[in-house]
This record gives sequence, C-alpha cells and structure tokens, in this order.
Amino acid sequence: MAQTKNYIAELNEHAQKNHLKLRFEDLGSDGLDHNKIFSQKVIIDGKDYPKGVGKTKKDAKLKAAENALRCLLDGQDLVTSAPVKTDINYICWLNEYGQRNRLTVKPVESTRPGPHNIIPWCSFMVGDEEYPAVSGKTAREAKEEAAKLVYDMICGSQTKRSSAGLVSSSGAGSVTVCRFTSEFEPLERLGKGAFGSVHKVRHKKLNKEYAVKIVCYKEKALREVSALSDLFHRNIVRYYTFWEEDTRYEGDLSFDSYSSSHTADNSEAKFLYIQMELCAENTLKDWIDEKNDQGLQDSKRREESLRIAQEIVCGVEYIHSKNHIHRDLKPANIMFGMEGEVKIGDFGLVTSDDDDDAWIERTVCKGTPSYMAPEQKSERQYDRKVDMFALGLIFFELLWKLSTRSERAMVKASFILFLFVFKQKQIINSLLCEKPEDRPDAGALKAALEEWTQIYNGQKSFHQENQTV
Ligand SMILES: Nc1ncnc2c1ncn2[C@@H]1O[C@H](COP(=O)(O)OP(=O)(O)OP(=O)(O)O)[C@@H](O)[C@H]1O
Repeated sequence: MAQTKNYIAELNEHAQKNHLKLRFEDLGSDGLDHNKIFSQKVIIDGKDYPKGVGKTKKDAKLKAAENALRCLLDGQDLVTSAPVKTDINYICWLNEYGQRNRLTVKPVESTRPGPHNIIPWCSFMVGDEEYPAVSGKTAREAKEEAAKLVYDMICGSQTKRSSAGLVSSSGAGSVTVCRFTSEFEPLERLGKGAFGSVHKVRHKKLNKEYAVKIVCYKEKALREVSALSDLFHRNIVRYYTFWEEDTRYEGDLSFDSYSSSHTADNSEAKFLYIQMELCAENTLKDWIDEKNDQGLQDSKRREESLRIAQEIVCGVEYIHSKNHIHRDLKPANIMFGMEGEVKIGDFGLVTSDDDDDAWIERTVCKGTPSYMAPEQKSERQYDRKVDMFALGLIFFELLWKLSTRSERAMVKASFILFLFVFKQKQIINSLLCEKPEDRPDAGALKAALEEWTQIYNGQKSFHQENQTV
C-alpha cells in the first residue's frame, strides 16, 4: 500500500531550519455527524497558506501541511484571505475526473427542512467513495458546492498557477501539479534526440543534480525504462525512477514540432519522465572529435582508448548477461561518469534476447545506420552480435582519426595495414566479420582486451627500462 508522506514533520523541519513561525489553524467542520469534512490551514509568519480538507482532522492537517510545503518549495504565491476566484466548472471537472479514472460519478440530491423552508442538499458518490453532503440556496448551487467539495478534497484546494511549466491542465477546469517542476528545478537542456529531450535538473529537497529524459509515452520509452530498471552496473547510466504526466514540460521547446505531429490528434498522449544519474556533458563522440582535432595517434590516445574500450565491453557484457541487446551502440550514446568512467546510455532501441542460441525475429533496420551490422540492415533475424559489430567500429574510431563514413569504409578496405600496425588482427577483424557467428561475444572480447593490455603494458615498461639504462 502506498504510504502517505509525513508532510507535517517535513514542514516543521523546514520551519525550524529557516526560523519560521509556524502554526496550524483549525477551520472547523461541515456536514452531518456521520459524514463530516474537516478543514485546517497553515499560517507561517502571519501569512495564510491554502487550506487542507479531509475526512478527519488529521487528514486535513496533513493536506494543509502538504499545500504549504508545495508553496514554500515552489515559491508559489500565498493565498490571500480573500477567496480565490476561479472559473472552474466543478461539475464538469468532476465528470471528466470520473471519465479519466474510470469511476462512476453520481450526485445524490435531497431536501431537508430548514427553519423557514425546504433546503436543497447534494453529495457525490465517486466510485465507491461517498463525499459529504452540502446545502445550497438552489438545487443547482447545492450540486456545484458538493462538486467543489470533492474537488477540494482531491486537489487540496490548490489554485491554478499561471507560470509556464508548473501546472498542466488536461481539460476544462482540470488542474494537476506537474511533478517535474514541483520536485525539480530544470537547469539546462543537455540534449535533444529523435524522440524527446534530456534536462539537467536539481532535486529541490535533496539538492542533488540528475538528468531527466522526457519522451512521448507511446514510442520507445517503456522499453527503455524497463531495460534500465533491470540494469545496475558501473558502466551503464544509472536509472532512478520514472513517472508519467499528461503534458510535456512547457519550457521544453524541443517538443514543439514533435507534439504537433504526434500528439495533436491524440488527446490521450502521455509523456514519460525518466530520472537518471547525471553524466558529464562530453560524450565519447566529443572525446573522439577532440583527439582527432589534436591530430596525434599517440601512445596516450592508445592507452586511454584501451581503458575506454575495456569499460565499454564490460558494460556490453553485462547488458548481454541480462538478455538485452542494446542495438544502438555508437559514440554519441556513450557518456562518462563524474570520475571519467564509461557510462552506456540511450536504451531506446533495447530489445530482449531471451534465447541464447536462437536468432529472434526483430524489426528490421533499428539503430544508427553507420554503426549497424550488415544483418541488422537487411534481415529480420539477428541477435546480440549486432552490438559486437558496432563495438568493432567504435574501437576503430577510438584508435584512428575516422571522421567520415567514406574514411571508415577506406580503413575497412586497408584493413591489413591497420591490423599489421596495431597487432589487433584477431580482435577487430573478428568483430567486423560479415557473419555474426564468427564475431566473438562480449566475454571473449573482454578477455582478448585484457591480454592486449598486458602485452601493451609489458612492452611499455620494457621500452621505458631500456630508455633509462
Ligand atoms: N544521463 C545523462 N546525463 C547527461 N547527459 C545525458 C544523459 N542522458 C542523455 N544525455 C544527453 O542527451 C543526449 C540525448 O539523449 P538520448 O540519446 O538518450 O536521447 P534520444 O532521444 O534517445 O536520442 P537519439 O535520437 O540519439 O536516440 C545525449 O547525446 C547526451 O548528450
């Protein structure tokens, strides 16, 4: 069962830390004895915060604390003592709420004798939940008041904020707080891919930085989340959580063209927000470009390349051990952690490879064309060896200045020379085999790289010793 957060304790702590004078005010109750509704509000340094309502005093207090915390942490405007005027049609809102959540919404209208005349009363049944009855001067007013009460209890009297990105409105009068901007402070947009964008954010309460990727729910997003949540490895970008929102973050202009083509005709379209560890801003693509600009095929580059190659293959071995195929390995999808360690990211095309021996039928042509294995471009059946082919090309780029596709093709053609120079014959040659079954798996590649490193280090120390004699 989902646990309610202790907003009262959190608010007390916040007030203590910031030397604020905090008190709760009991606003009494409404309704009949068996079906009362309680209200409370928070007053901090003499200022009122939105009231909280609930079926018990404790619920109302909790809701009031939650409302105040939201205001304080988001910097939301305070409510004034004057009632907030809204143009929300509460009955419409309630009907839409019922439709969205597949709950029946039924008004229960009645009349009760008053001191001078008959008074109309109304309450609502929403699903199995019976909300308190309230009275009005007319039957319509009683119904509206009853719907407003349900709205207050569900939304906690939060008033709609006008600033962009903080509230998402998903229908006439419907107001929901956007989790992205209420929990996080967006700092900058880090990247924009074909399906969405990635933002650097700060968690407001934890004061820690993360990356949040926002993608349209219907595309590759769920596959990405599901794979990431299976994976926990030093060389794979760490996943924390995801959530779904009806709308995109409004500060995210990258969706403008996307949303018009993908969501305009689909009011059901939702967005997934994926919270991940924040990596350094430079990807492996930037690393390669930088080395190529320096123009040297020096020993330092070879040493660093070897370390990077080893870490990539460790990550890939782990991905394969969990029966996943990445399918889009390329330098732009390989990032670095804050200590320089490799972090494989972008699991948007990941697929499962449950059967070790069988070639599973897959969608043709998924991945980035220039890194695709031959069978990935043309055949419906391929396996994890497509990742090994991409690794072969990545290793080439790590070691050599290959800036264009034609250069890459040329090096493949003058392969013998390349292999002779670097004694990498078996490894890279085998990774780029046309036939997937001839390519090594990640475990064999890792072992070969370790051997290569030992030989390289041995040669290096031999060379250094000879130079110092
Ligand atoms: N965890 C992260 N930390 C820092 N930057 C990140 C992180 N994840 C992604 N990025 C940045 O955002 C860019 C786009 O991310 P990503 O590749 O996941 O998006 P995408 O929409 O799947 O892209 P593509 O079109 O390449 O498939 C990356 O190239 C990288 O620069």
